[in-house]
Amino acid sequence: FCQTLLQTVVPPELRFASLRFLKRVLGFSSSSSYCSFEITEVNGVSTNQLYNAVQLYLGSFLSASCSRLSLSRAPNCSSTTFALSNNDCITDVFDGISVQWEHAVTQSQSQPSSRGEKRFFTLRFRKCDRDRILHSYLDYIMDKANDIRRKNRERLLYTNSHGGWKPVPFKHPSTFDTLAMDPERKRDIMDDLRDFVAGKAFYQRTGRAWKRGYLLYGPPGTGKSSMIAAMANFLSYDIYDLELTKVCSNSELRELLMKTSSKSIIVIEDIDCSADLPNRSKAPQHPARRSCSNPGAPDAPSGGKHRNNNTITLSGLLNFTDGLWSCSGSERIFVFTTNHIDKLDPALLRSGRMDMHIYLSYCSYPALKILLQNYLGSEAEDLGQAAASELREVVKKANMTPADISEVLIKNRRNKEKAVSELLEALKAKAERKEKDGGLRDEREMNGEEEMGKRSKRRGLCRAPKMGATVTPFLARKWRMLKRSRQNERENLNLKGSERS
Ligand SMILES: Nc1ncnc2c1ncn2[C@@H]1O[C@H](COP(=O)(O)OP(=O)(O)OP(=O)(O)O)[C@@H](O)[C@H]1O
Ligand SMILES: [Mg+2]
Repeated sequence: FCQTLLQTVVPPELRFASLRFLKRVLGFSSSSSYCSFEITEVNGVSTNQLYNAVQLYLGSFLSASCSRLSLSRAPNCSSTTFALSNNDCITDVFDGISVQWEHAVTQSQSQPSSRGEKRFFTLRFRKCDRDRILHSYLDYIMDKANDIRRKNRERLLYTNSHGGWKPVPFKHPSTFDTLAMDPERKRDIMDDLRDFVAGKAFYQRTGRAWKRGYLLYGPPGTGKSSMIAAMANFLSYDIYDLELTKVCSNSELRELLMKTSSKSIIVIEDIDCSADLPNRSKAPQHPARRSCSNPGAPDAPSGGKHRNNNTITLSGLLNFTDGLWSCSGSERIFVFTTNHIDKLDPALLRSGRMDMHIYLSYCSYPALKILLQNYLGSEAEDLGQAAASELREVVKKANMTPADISEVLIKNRRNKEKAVSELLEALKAKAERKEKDGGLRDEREMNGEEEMGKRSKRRGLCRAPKMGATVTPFLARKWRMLKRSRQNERENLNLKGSERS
């Protein structure tokens, strides 16, 4: 009590001077069982990183009820940071060890910092805990401070070009709250992400690289890209959006990977058509030949004049996600998205590469309720019992994507009744069309659909999707032909361009 009284009543200058006096005159031995260390704001002429880290760390758990706090906000930061105000102290417990922190400001000629003040923290703890404090505790503080800085600064989205990454601010508003999908499935995914982030020791103990792969697949407009944004916002991770068509070779792919930072999500969207990588169980293995948009890239094909074709091989991509290269940094998440999982090579999908397969399907009733909440601000039940039960019935049969449903709702967001009636109309029309198509669907399609269902079960992909909706192989074939013709057009244009040059 008297120590605290002393600290609050006697200003630190007087306290420190009297302590120095006692030590000098009375030979006041520091044989006490405590020791204390000073962490000054500036050492020599450079800023002391540890001082800033301690300030951030202590500020993270200073409750707002603390007697006096100093608040600050750095540029490009979205949140306010608390810090111990001058001459205040706080106790922290680490690994069962209680330590005391004090922040002091004294006048000093030697300090080149502004206004001749010397700012420093004093860390006081029992001598017997010295090793654990000086090593693990201070390392822990540095890690926590880096985490706080990362969470506070805005997210960045990197895109690859000419073998490097270009960052732009990433402000996608999608979160797991706004993502319309089965709540139980959503919880599984969030738990899996939390386990990954907290899994440093686990990955070390099991000898696995600290990385995790997620494959998001399903029809267009079901939320794959929105989920990536939700993951980044949930984890406060930056995103590296890898456009494979701009990568000229495996070694460039490897270099790009080495340039990514930890605590980030590396994304390859629409992987089935962003790299012409054959599914070996279906086609002979051949290196993908694609026009490369930057023939001047490092290790572009030899022989002086650059042929415009370069290759990324499937093994290059496999190594990218799970080979030795992928361990060049830790705490990375890989996310692939595709509308056609059946086009991907099984080696790309195996555990250790794509550990979790997430099927994003047509809108279910639980997902529809989230969309109604997002766009109309009301629960389905608030729209009337009859409307709610009609919506519940028809949404199962309609196979409508959340993107399509969002369109109907966003158009009528100021008029709930109109929004619900238009939505019911659209769902019923879709269900009828599907019913009619279903009758005309030829045998092949039915078998194809069953085959796709069987394969997904055989490969242990995510649990059979609750909505039970599938992309009819007929539509998938149409979509594939459309994507391939677009791809060929692009290649022809590129080839013509290179012949001209
Ligand atoms: N599950 C969802 N929850 C909330 N909004 C969604 C969902 N799915 C789609 N949307 C809405 O539809 C739009 C398109 O979604 P998104 O880009 O995530 O689809 P996608 O699955 O990535 O499509 P594609 O396969 O064509 O890339 C988004 O702007 C989003 O607002
Ligand atoms: Mg997308």
